[in-house]
Amino acid sequence: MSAATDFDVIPVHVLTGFLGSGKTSLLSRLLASEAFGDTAVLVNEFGEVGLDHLLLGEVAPDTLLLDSGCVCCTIRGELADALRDLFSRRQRGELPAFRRVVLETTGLAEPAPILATLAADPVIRHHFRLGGVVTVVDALNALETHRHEPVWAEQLSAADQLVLTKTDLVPAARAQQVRAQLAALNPLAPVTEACDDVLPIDEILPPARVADGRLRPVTARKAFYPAGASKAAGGHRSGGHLAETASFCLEFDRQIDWTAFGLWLSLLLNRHGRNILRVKGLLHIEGSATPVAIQGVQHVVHPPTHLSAWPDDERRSRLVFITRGLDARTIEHSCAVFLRCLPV
Ligand SMILES: Nc1nc2c(ncn2[C@@H]2O[C@H](COP(=O)(O)OP(=O)(O)OP(=O)(O)O)[C@@H](O)[C@H]2O)c(=O)[nH]1
Repeated sequence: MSAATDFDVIPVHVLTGFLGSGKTSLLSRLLASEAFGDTAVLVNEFGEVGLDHLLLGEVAPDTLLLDSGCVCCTIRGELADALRDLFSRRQRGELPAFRRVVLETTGLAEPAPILATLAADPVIRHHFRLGGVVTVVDALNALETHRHEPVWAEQLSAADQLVLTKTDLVPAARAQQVRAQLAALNPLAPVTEACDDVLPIDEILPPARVADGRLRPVTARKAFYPAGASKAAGGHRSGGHLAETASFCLEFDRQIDWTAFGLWLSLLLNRHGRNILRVKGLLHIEGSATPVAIQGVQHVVHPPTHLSAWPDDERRSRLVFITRGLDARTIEHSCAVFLRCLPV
């Protein structure tokens, strides 16, 4: 039996969740487990320069980065092309005979158009099916994000499975409040906790869900929308889904003073956290041979991670921002002044 016919149709699992909620962290843990071998990974980042595929490199060296843009709107065609291409390369033996695909969406993506893309293309429909939608929810930012980002409710309502992250960063009462909110918004989706030492992989991707061999129709999904958060509020159809959202990358040739940088980033997020939806980067720190990965989500700076090696040939620091209503020049100028390492 050829590799292609060993199993009829390949499940595509859509991993979504708002910016910085913990999708890549969850995916790294899943991919590191033996049960998750044979997985092809597609990553879509809303950013001028993608970093997730570099950060995932150790566990998934073949990760394919979809072009910059949002997979639910601007690059839907590219998703279809990428899946068709994956399948043909697998058929030709250029890729291992993967048994599932995980698509990590941008944190700004609406799931419904992605599911529609999977359902609409006849070639994709023939070879792939929807394995399920896993939505990652950040306990630290959930309540605030719900208030300000209509796409959050869309991601939540599309979920077959919810994964709650960052419960280690909030008081138990707050985590309980978020769980109650999730139960109200999507009572059908079970919730698992990412902070548990052992990740319940079978709950996140239950085998039963991938057993029927057919693409489940998108229309069969029941959506739950909280009062006042209609689908139209997402703005996608009116073209406003990414309105005022910008992404840019600051790059530095010279090495960075860690103390000055840390202070600058904390002050910046403190002052503009509402408008800085996400910041992440790889930094070449003075006196360090390997890079430091930094992560900021709205007002919060997460602890930096010292990587064991540079993930590519570049040795420059790269800092990717996703902002709303805040232009690149303001941030670039403030950084230049603070670090005294860019022309002012
Ligand atoms: N304390 C804590 N930190 C977490 C948890 N999950 C994720 N993080 C941190 O949150 C930050 C963002 O995590 P990512 O996995 O990059 O989030 P993401 O959803 O992939 O981000 P985007 O792709 O930019 O939308 C990182 O610094 C993670 O280490 C968690 O459960 N607890």
